[in-house]
Amino acid sequence: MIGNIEVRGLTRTFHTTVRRPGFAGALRSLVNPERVAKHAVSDITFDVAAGELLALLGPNGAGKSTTIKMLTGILTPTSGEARVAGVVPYRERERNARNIGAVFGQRTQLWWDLPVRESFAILRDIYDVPEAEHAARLREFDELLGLSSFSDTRVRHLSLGQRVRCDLAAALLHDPPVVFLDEPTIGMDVVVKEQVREFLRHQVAERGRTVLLTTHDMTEVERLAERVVLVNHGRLVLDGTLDEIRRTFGSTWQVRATLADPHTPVGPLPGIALIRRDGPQVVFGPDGPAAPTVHQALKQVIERYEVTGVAVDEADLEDVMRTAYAQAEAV
Ligand SMILES: Nc1ncnc2c1ncn2[C@@H]1O[C@H](COP(=O)(O)OP(=O)(O)OP(=O)(O)O)[C@@H](O)[C@H]1O
Repeated sequence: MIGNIEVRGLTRTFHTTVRRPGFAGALRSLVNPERVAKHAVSDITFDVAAGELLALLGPNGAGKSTTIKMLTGILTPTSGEARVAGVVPYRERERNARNIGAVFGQRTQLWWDLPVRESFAILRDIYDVPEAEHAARLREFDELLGLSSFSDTRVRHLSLGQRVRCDLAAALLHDPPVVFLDEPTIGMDVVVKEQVREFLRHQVAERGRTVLLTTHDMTEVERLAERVVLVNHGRLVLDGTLDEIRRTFGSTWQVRATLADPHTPVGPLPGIALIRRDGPQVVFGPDGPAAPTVHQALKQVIERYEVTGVAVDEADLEDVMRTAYAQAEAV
């Protein structure tokens, strides 16, 4: 089965009633409720290839969770269409459930009063996973996530980091090709975060799973994603690789090099400006919209000049994203 995700013009509008202020207002609202439309997701189109990890990013309230809820079949779109591993999720919820795993960092999908091990056994029965397969997969997850030290603990007594690791294992026990992760590492300490990221990398690289991830943690994006889709106010603002996004919105890198011979003549390179020179110390920066990424620039400088040292400064991803949002607001 091919675990790709196709999203075409996906739209979800919520209608809510607003309460007018004061007692008279409340009475009026009761008799004649005022309905307002909230366009949580508006005409979003993107693809995730099988075996790709895509980060779906955006500020609070941008529409990320609403998008994931439509792709997991929890919500039906107002218009537009989506397919996950070939299935329309909100039309065939059960078929979709077999193809996907989902983790919502803020709440558990496990049975609160049961020990973890029993929750896993229930899931094995629900998804009809053969006993030997189930045991082998649990061993693999235990190795990567260290579950055995708390697998006899009731879910309600797990720490946040332990609980999310169990949720991740539970979501993948039936071996789904597609995984949705809504802020999976929120509130975790750095050690557990890194363990979860390593686990996700393994699931994508070794198991070929397709992952759609939402997070506010840019370190996580840099460590895990090659491509990101950015949404703001329900609309898709940007779809590209991290390199493309840096090039478009983060044109503030510098390459600082120390020349082996301080008398070497130095000039600009394609898309790269010479910003400053002080004896053997030279500083390059991006020149115009066709400037290369900092990594490509570094390569060009090293190939062109004999240097004894180099250092790079680049805009951190938080700044890059902030610029991207700000430019989207201005349109
Ligand atoms: N059931 C609902 N009824 C009315 N409005 C809703 C409902 N669910 C979401 N919204 C609104 O839709 C918008 C998008 O919400 P959503 O939860 O998808 O954002 P998000 O990008 O996941 O945000 P966050 O990063 O804070 O989790 C918000 O303005 C939210 O208030």
